[in-house]
Amino acid sequence: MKDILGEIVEKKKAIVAEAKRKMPLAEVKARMQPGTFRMSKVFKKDAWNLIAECKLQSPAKGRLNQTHTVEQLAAIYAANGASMLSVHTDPHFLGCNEDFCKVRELVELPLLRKDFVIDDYQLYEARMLGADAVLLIARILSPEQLKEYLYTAWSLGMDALVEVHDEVDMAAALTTPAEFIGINNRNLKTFTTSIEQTLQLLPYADKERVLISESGVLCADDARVLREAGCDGILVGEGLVRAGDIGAMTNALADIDAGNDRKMMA
Ligand SMILES: O=C(O)c1ccccc1NCC(=O)[C@H](O)[C@H](O)COP(=O)(O)O
Repeated sequence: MKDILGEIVEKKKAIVAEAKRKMPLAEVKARMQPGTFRMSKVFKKDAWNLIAECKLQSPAKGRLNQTHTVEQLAAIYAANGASMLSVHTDPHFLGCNEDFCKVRELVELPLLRKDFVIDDYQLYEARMLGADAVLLIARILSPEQLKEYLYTAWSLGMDALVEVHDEVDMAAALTTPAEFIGINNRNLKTFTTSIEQTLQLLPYADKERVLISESGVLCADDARVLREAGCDGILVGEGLVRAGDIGAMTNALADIDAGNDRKMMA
């Protein structure tokens, strides 16, 4: 079985080395403004939150969307109720820093810089690009790095979404004071997704944290199941970028609680 994550991390080391060569950390820091924790301001525990992802390509499935640019996707998500956007900057997803900056110019919503953080340089770089939050993947970091990078992100005024894939990752995440925990539904061996993964891991989670289910959420029914199980939000890429009507799908995934409100009012 191909170790896609391992390959991505290996290439990332070279990408970070090249980025450091082109722009040393001191220069990145000089170009950076402190962030204002915009993710924490928007995301509230027990409310429903949609992080809509600008994802043109998946390493597992290839090209997902040929009809929209990252900016077009961002504009549709922002106009249709997403709480926050996730923008890939890794080339395996056809992401790049330039696209991230274009989206930053375009929308007011908090932005997650979606990348594979393996070096604290990337945290400063994320803030320089205007990110409000970074992804910290427990599987590719030691427990010490996870804590250190979380505190560094906070020191820069950014939030961090700590991503877990199994009980071991969850235990590591819970040794940190992470406010946001993302449970990824992607099996890292087969790269298939199932929201069952979130349902199985939720009992191991700390219910005081903001819990976000990531990957493989394909329709409003999936989102409703996750909401009823106790999730506070979802992160969705493929389910949105492959939808026939991306705006309508964004609305449907963002508005999961509306049905309950209507039921309560009836
Ligand atoms: O998406 C992939 O194929 C993938 C392969 C290897 C490592 C990570 C991968 N995805 C990263 C992501 O975080 C997803 O883009 C995100 O959770 C959204 O998933 P989905 O809604 O299933 O597109």
